[in-house]
Amino acid sequence: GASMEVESFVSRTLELLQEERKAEIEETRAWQQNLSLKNLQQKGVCLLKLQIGSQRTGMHGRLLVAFEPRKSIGPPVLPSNSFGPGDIVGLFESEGCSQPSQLCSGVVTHVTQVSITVAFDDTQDGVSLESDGLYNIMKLANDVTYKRLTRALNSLNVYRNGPAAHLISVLFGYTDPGALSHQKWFNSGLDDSQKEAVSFALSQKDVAIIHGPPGTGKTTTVVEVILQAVKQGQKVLCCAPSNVAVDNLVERLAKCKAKVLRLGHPARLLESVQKHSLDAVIAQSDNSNIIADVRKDMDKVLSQMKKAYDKGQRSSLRREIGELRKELKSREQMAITQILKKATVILATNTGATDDGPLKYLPSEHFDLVVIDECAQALESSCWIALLKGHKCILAGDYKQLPPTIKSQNAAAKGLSVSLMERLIQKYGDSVVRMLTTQYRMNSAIMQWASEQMYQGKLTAHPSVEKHLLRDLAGVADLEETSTPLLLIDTAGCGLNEMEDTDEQSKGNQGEVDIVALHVKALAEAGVQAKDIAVIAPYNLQVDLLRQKLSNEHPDLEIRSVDGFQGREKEAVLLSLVRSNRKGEVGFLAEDRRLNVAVTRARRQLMVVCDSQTVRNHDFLKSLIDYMSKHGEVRTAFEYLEDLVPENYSRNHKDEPANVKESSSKPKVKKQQSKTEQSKEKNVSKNKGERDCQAAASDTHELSSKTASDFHKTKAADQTESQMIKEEIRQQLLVFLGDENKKELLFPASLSSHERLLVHQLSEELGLSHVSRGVAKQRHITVSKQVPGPAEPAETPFKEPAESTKPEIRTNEEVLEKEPDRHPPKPALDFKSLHLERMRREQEKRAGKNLSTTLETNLKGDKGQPKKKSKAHDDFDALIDAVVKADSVCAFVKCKASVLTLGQLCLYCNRQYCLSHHIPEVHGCGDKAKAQARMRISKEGVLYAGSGQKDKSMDPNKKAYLQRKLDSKLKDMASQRKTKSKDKEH
Ligand SMILES: Nc1ncnc2c1ncn2[C@@H]1O[C@H](COP(=O)(O)OP(=O)(O)OP(=O)(O)O)[C@@H](O)[C@H]1O
Ligand SMILES: [Zn+2]
Ligand SMILES: [Zn+2]
Repeated sequence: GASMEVESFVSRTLELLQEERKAEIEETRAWQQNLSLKNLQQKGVCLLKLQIGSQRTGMHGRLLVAFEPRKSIGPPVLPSNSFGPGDIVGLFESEGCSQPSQLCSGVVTHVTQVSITVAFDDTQDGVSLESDGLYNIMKLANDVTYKRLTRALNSLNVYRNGPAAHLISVLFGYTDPGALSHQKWFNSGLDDSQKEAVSFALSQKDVAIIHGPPGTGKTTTVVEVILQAVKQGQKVLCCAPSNVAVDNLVERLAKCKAKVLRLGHPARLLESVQKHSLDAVIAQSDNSNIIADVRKDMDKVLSQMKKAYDKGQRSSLRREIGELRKELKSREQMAITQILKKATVILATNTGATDDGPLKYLPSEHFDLVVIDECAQALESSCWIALLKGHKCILAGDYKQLPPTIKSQNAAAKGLSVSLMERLIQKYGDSVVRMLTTQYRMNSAIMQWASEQMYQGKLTAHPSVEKHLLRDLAGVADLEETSTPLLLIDTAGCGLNEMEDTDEQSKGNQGEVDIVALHVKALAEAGVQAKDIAVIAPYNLQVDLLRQKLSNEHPDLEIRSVDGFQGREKEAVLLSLVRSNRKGEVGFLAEDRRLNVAVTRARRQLMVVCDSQTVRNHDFLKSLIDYMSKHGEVRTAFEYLEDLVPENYSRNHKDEPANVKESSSKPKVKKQQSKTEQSKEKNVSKNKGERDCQAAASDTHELSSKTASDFHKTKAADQTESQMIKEEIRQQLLVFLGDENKKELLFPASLSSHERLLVHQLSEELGLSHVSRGVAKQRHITVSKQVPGPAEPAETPFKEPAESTKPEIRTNEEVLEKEPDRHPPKPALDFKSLHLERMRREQEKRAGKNLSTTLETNLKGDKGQPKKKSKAHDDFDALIDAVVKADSVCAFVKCKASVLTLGQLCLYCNRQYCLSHHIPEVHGCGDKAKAQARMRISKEGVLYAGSGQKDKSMDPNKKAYLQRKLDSKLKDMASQRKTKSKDKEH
């Protein structure tokens, strides 16, 4: 019977729920009073200016109306929003008076990217919507859920002899959990931890918990449990907090031939789910024809009513509808009861299992087992709606992922956010839990961080996924971009700040949007399909910015908030952490479980773009950054900035020293090494530096490898060491600047990413051009002064010929280009000239690169490029011709053989050669090939014939990749040319 425990739980929870309810109402009120409709739309709680797509009659005679964005305005996509099935919404006229009144309220039944469907209740007679009107839809405070929760708690409090009596006493600690016994699997492929969980769950007398970390096959396990229970003759009620999770179970159970019935509004329109909805089952039942006829009659009367202007006529039609509805209801009720009794598994959302729904037609002892999936995402009180109907419960979920969203921080802090699953684990510990430990999703490099941080290091990757990479997907080229499971792009010090004028709840960062776009582009060019990529950001604003930038070009790319991705997976996940500010605030990100969810969506690649300086202020984020720095590939955003326009990059780094120290991405572990290990390590890294120096081209000036030392010091010493390194690099650069004979300064590949960052920053400060080249471990920076600083007058040499050939006609372009001459040199801090200078430099680089890979016949290429440079951007057609032509001719000096059909690509210099010249030793790549061969032999212990490079020239994926890359280069160049000439027009 009821007890102190139950009573105190109920009274405390009722209080907290009331507080939560107040917070919700207060928030809604505050928003509606203080925010414009537009702002409300940005918050995702309101949709403006929708038109009606279609209307029809649904279950219980409800009117179903689909609303869509106006077709006339851009792509018909709804703004990012938080509407979902079951939400109660108000409908408002969009135009007219300043205080529009609510037309009526309804329940959302379905939301897609392009439409939202709302069911209007039969009590709202006379809802007649003009098909050409514009409407606003606003979320209303939903007290249905609150009422259901309160009712369940009150029933719990007075519960005496129902089916759940024993269960209540176990779940509140009055009786110990017990065991039953079981045998043969439906799914023989279950792994050991899954089998153990199923046996355990079936053998428990009253309660079992299945803890399923990401990708461990929790649903697979739950399905097996349910099938076994059904085989034992049990009637099962199966719930989950979200419609999507319920639909997932419906699909999986139906595939196994279970007699399932779905209550409520399915979120999926898939036939496989719809046909098990009450709606559809009724339609297949004996009563269906009659019911359909009644509905048809209703639709007819409804449309007559729309045309009727006469008041009397309208009210008689309204009466007629009322009659028809009554008939419909009683016929549907009979059908429902029959159907419910026949089903062996009934599925609904937690709150959908309410007594005021169809379940009221069933006897109280009907269910034997209640299963709650995604239990850790549910309010405990919502679980009790279903739990009160069964003898035994099985709870599945992962309490290390996101808990239910709660608005009242106070209520959350006092325990409202503690799920039943968490509470029971605290109470009973391992005795009621089995954890699934084999995961079938992530490359082990992606998994390991989460495993250590969240799951006591217990997860193992199944061999089928352990090493899988993007490049293993069909049609994907084998490239650096597709061969790394972890990629960190650090924007620290690059000036890619978050937007400053936004509120706490929504943050954006344009720089990160641009970097994500570049990575999406790189993956797309490598052959990764957009549908296999997810872009995740923690803020709605950033989600919208990302969609603006990417959705047109990649309609299949999914871009969502973290919360929207729970329970999902993608081959590649690109995570933009957004926050970048001087204060080091991380805000919303600081929920460990949110980050765990985001990271564990990724199967083959996790790319994170963030400002490590800012996000490191949070321990958990820091652990991810450290882990990725240690086990993944790290790049600084500077390596992407060549392709970006740094709008807010500042050369003023007055407050820098402290910041720069923070951006060090050396893993912390190293700092704890013993003295002897430290000195050993130092020697190793020194040797490594020397090796790299030797490998680097010998005709350029080289930096001593001293800067490539490690920081093994305490924090304070760390900072001064970082300072010293910075000074050292600055000195090197200054010496180089002063030496007229040196054109390029080469930094060795042994630099850490932090040191590379410093080189980029300082070069930028000193007005030097800085480019990183090479891949993976070979990545190194070349600094050059080929381009004069912005303060110097524009070069004349390449402009003169243009003027002399057309002396009379002066184009806008020329006038513009002359501008700098007339003005006194601008100070180096001028953003506009910095920007223009960058644009110009980038174009020259492109032009130079293409020329050097094609026209330049200087044996070793790239170094002769400066002289040719910017003539090219005056004549793009010639350049494109050159690219196309040169690409079809052998790149060897003086050889004119065509390589269109029989060409071979050299992987060291990336050029096409005819069959006589394709061997690296012949055309000058011999050293690189040998070095590579040595590396491969020592790494793989395999000896390859010839120069040690497996012949990859026939890999069709790679060929396709190169073709796409060339296409997109040409497209880029063409479109740049277009925007350029457009710019010049005004
Ligand atoms: N025993 C198994 N053998 C092979 N593959 C499995 C096994 N169990 C699960 N999987 C695979 O792992 C993936 C996830 O399984 P499932 O859908 O059951 O988990 P989920 O509950 O949806 O996800 P999560 O475990 O992240 O909550 C599926 O692709 C499934 O085929
Ligand atoms: Zn070569
Ligand atoms: Zn040749």
